Amino acid sequence: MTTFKLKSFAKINPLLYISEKREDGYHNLFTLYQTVSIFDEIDLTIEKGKKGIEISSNRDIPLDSSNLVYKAIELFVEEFKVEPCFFKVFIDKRIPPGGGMGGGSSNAGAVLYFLKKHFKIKANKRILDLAAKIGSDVPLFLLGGTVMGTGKGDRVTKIKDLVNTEFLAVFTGKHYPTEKMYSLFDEKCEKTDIDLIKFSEIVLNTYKKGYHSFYNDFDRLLQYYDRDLFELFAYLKSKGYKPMLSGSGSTFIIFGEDLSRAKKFLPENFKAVKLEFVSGSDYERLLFG
Ligand SMILES: C[C@](O)(CO)[C@H](O)COP(=O)(O)OP(=O)(O)OC[C@H]1O[C@@H](n2ccc(N)nc2=O)[C@H](O)[C@@H]1O
Ligand SMILES: Nc1ncnc2c1ncn2[C@@H]1O[C@H](COP(=O)(O)OP(=O)(O)OP(=O)(O)O)[C@@H](O)[C@H]1O
Repeated sequence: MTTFKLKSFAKINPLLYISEKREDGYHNLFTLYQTVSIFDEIDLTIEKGKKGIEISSNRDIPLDSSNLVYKAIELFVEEFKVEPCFFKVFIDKRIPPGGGMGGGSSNAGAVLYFLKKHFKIKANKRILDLAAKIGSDVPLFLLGGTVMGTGKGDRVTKIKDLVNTEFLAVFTGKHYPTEKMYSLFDEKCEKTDIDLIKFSEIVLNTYKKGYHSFYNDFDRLLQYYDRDLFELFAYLKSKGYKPMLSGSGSTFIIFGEDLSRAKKFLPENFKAVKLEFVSGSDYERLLFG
C-alpha cells in the first residue's frame, strides 16, 4: 500500500471566445488556458489486490460517483484494464468549488496524469479523450502551462508559456452556474466573429501585449447578471486595473500594477489572493512535488 501526494492546480482563461452552439448543446470555444499557483492537495493511496474507490475531503463536495476524481479513476480502470486496486483519495480543497477556476476538473486531470505515469500508459490521445468525457476543462490539466483550447474546450495544444504575471484572484462567494452562464450568453450576446486563423493572430498578439489583450466573453454578461460586479469592474478599470471573470465566474481576476492597492477597492466579504502563472515546464515537477 503506497500513498502518493499530488498538487492539483487551478486554471484561468486569459482568452475566451464563445462561438456557435453545437448539436450536443455545448459551445465551440477558442480559449487560452493558463495553470495558476493555487492548488488542491490530493493524497492517493493505492492498495493492490482489492477493488473499489473511496473519496473524502475537507470541504463540502460530492464524494460519490459524481465526484470528478471518482469518474476519472473509474474510466481509467475500465479503459486500460489495469490490475485490481483499491483507490483511497483525500482531497484537501483550497480552490473554491464552483468558482470558475476549474477545481474539480483539475482534480480529475491531476489524478489522470498520475495514473498514466504510474501504470506506464503511453496512449496520450486515449487519455485526452477519456479526460474530455469527464468535462471540457479536464484535458488541459494533462498538459499544464499555457494551453490553447478549441472544440468545446477539450481539444488542447500546449504552447509556449505566456510571460509569468502576478494577479489577484478574488473569491466572491457567489455562485454562477456554468450552464446558466452559457445559455444567458446565447440569449443576450451577439457572437464574436472568430475562427482559428483570427484566434491564432490574437494569441500571437497576446505574447506581445500580455494581460492588456486578455479577453473573456463572459464579462459581457455582468451587466445583465450581476450589476454590483459590473459596477465594481468599471470602478477598477477607472483606477487603471484590468478585471475579468475567471472562466464563467464567479471568481474574478485583476491584472495591473500595485495589486495590494487594488485590494483596498474590494468589498470586505471578498477574499483576494495574489497568484502567479504555473509554467508548462514546471507543471509536472510541481504536480508531484
Ligand atoms: C467556462 C469554462 O470553465 C471555460 O474554461 C468551461 O467552458 C466550463 O467547462 P466545464 O466546467 O468542464 O464544463 P462541462 O462540465 O464540460 O459543462 C458544463 C455545462 O456548461 C456548458 N458548456 C460547457 C462547455 C462548453 N464548451 N460549452 C457549454 O455550453 C454546457 O451547458 C454544459 O452542460
Ligand atoms: N473533485 C471535485 N472537486 C470540487 N468539486 C467537484 C469535484 N467533483 C465534483 N464536483 C462538483 O463540481 C462542481 C463544480 O466544481 P469546480 O470547482 O470544478 O467548479 P468550477 O471551478 O466552476 O469549474 P469550471 O471552471 O470548470 O466551470 C462543484 O460544485 C461540485 O459539486
